[in-house]
Amino acid sequence: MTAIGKHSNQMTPVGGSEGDVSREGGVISRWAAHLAGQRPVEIGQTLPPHSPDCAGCGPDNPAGLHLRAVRTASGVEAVHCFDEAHVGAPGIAHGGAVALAFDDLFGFVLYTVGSLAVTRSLTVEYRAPFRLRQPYTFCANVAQREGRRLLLHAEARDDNGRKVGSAEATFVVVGAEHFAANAGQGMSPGECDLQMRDPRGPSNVPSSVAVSYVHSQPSVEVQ
Ligand SMILES: CCCCCCCCCCCC(=O)SCCNC(=O)CCNC(=O)[C@H](O)C(C)(C)COP(=O)(O)OP(=O)(O)OC[C@H]1O[C@@H](n2cnc3c(N)ncnc32)[C@H](O)[C@@H]1OP(=O)(O)O
Repeated sequence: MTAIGKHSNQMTPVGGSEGDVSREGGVISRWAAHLAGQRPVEIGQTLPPHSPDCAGCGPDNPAGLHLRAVRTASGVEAVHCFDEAHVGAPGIAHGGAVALAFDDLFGFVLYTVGSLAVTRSLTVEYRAPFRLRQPYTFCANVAQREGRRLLLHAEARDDNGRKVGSAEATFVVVGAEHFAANAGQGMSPGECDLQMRDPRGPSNVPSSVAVSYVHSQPSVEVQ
């Protein structure tokens, strides 16, 4: 297999064996090692999850997708079957779960970039339903880099090679301190009781919801 050199175009640092992760502090230090170029990644290598509890790829998250991504010559790839845990309309994967798959795959592209970054915007095009228990091949790569902005592209195809979905994202490069600053800052389980705080009651259903990634804790605007 070909090692991706530290100085090759868009193919810098990274690597680590699958499952080589610990909790928050370990995750951050592992990424720091990637950025220092101490762990080259090879084409064909299964990439380690972002964290054990990551909703996209963490093996310890019971509600997660459990994506497994592999380094390819042009970026990263993951073959995934959605199941009942992520159903929307009967028999079809929830659009949010599909967006999660794309966003997480973009997170894996960072292994080929050599920089930490976070999602600033994400656009998903749903060309056909993602059926449950059907394998879909997701591919993602860096389309362009402009300063701190990474413009990322991805698509998903079914077993017949038909394009079922595609996504574009802007990720913004951040330092490891971005993650260190937010680690452990959330509420503990049981502390956040939304039912107690929501005065609108169950009948007040919002007509649309826009998600903005402008601050470290995404804000949600109900319209
Ligand atoms: C250790 C664990 C590892 C973990 C490894 C990573 C795991 C990835 C997991 C999957 C991905 C995720 O879920 S990430 C989680 C979801 N995302 C987030 O929580 C991000 C929340 N947002 C933020 O924290 C912030 O908005 C940042 C960091 C993204 C940016 O804030 P900032 O640093 O103040 O930067 P800002 O000036 O606003 O923008 C930076 C540059 O980007 C440009 N820019 C901003 N928005 C856009 C846009 N939509 N399209 C084009 N360009 C844009 C600006 O013009 C500017 O360009 P110029 O003037 O520089 O030219």
